[in-house]
Amino acid sequence: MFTIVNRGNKPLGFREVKTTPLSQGGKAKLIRLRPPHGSGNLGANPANSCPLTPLGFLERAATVFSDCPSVVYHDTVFTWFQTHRRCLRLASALVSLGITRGDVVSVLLPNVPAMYEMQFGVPMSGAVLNNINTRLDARTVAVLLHHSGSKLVFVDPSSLQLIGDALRLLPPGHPIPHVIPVEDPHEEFPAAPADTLTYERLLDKGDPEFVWVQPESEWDPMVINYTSGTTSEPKGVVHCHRGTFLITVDSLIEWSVPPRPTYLWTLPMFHANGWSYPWGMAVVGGTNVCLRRVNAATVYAAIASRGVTHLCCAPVVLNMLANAPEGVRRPLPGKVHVRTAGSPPPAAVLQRTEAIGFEVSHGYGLTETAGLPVSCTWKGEWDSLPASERARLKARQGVRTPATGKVDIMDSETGCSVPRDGSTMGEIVLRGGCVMLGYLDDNAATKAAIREDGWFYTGDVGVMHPDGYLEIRDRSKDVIINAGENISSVEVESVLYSHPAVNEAAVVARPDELRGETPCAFVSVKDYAAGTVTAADITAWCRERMPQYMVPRTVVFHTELPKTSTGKIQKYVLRNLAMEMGPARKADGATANGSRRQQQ
Ligand SMILES: Nc1ncnc2c1ncn2[C@@H]1O[C@H](COP(=O)(O)OP(=O)(O)OP(=O)(O)O)[C@@H](O)[C@H]1O
Repeated sequence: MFTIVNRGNKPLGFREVKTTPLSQGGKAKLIRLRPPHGSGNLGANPANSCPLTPLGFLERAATVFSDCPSVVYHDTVFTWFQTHRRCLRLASALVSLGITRGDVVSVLLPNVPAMYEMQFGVPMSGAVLNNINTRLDARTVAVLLHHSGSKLVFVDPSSLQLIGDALRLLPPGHPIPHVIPVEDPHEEFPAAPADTLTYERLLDKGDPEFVWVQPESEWDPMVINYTSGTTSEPKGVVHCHRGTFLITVDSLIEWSVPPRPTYLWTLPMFHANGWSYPWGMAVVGGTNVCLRRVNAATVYAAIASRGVTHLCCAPVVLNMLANAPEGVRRPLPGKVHVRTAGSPPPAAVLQRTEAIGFEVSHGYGLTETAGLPVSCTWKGEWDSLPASERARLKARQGVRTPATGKVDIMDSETGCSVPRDGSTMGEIVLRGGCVMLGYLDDNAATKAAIREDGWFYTGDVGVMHPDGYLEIRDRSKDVIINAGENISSVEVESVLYSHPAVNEAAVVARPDELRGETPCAFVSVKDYAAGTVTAADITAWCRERMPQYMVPRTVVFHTELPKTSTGKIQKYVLRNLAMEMGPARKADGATANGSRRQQQ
């Protein structure tokens, strides 16, 4: 005998199917009769399928948080009511300039109020927003403008020279984008000529009641962000409204952001749209404290004067805050929540920062994931552990965030998950709504990253711990292979960072004719220790804390390590330096020497 669930009461559009008799442990099932988009049946309908987009958060913020501060910068203070209207003005003015759905509009701005407004106003015109890193050189800016086919560029006065040079480098025949300078009354920039269309003059022409251009589909492109170029030429990562909506809501939940936080913009908004927090702050009615220049003094001063409760930054900024000299460092006015990501935060840096009073939360993501779909979600039971153990656990990248589909570590040979043993390395893969649509005009790269097996391949190498938390060991290009043994540069760097005199450290492969590659450490030391720490001190420190084969054979001191415009140490530059040094040892056992390096 067969039993049917929901007899006579089954939902429309479903039919019953009989499986094995219940008496034999079988179950009846309901399966959908029609595809989800069939009209008149269960599934998507006009009421439940309006496109997901984070742009609608602004309208709600203007209602809920109307008179609350939205954006502050020096003595400029906007409310959510005003920010909403300024963004609508911007969107309508762009449309009247001829910008249409799908056009790319670029932005070359630091974290000033206009930059915040761009994150809403540009896509509200139907355009695709392209934030450009202000620290790029003219050649790269020209490449990005050309590749994205940008129609219009908003530019900070400090980048006018840069944009001028970039426009001259565009290939012949490329239509020159319209350049609109953005005023900053708080800086001493020369005023724009009276006949130049500037940002504020453009807003004056805009309509604050404009009905913004809604996406036709939630899959419509909304932003194009170029990767930092840490490992290769920048690629144009395209995200849609749906993906940015999901990661925005997810990132608020994962960080437990309360209503009305005071959020300091230390993370550049041009870096992966500030990990989605520009849109997130509209959800919670936060106060966006803008900061043109980020250094220890400006950050500590802003925290104290504005009562900052939240900020995001790369580990390099955490390190800067932790190592700030007395006098620059100021007492925190209250609990300051910091979200860090972008490169591995060494446990020693986490520990130092938390000792000052910051509460650090650690996430992991890529430009390709629009934010941080992996996070070292904290467990209450870890609170009672010693500080060093807490920092060690927190340095792990963690688990998927609530809205991320799945994260795994894949053995590249077998295509299976690596064992949860904390030591078998594999590639970190993930799937979820925040994964990019693809790379603009680069099918080969898109196919290499998003494969037919349904995973996005990150290019990062990691391990899975027995408790289900993953930890990055390296980028695949950074793994050092020493006589067949994989060495994680991140692990060696973590030990180097625990040396009290080390300011920054990066480890790369140096060729070695006997062992293939050996670890080569590039180190900068804190000011007080300059000239007093030797390579022998560094290697002795490592020898006590790691297996012999992982100990750097070469230690090179630099005053400062080269970084990308997003604050990541440029390992490929260091790798090239290590290559130029030649083999650490020749096959005949001879050791190479160099003037600036010290070899053990
Ligand atoms: N919490 C983290 N711990 C370790 N590494 C991280 C973390 N968060 C991000 N990363 C690193 O940053 C990478 C993503 O960086 P991003 O997308 O900004 O551009 P990029 O990778 O630096 O540039 P390119 O792809 O051109 O080399 C990740 O693949 C990972 O290697």
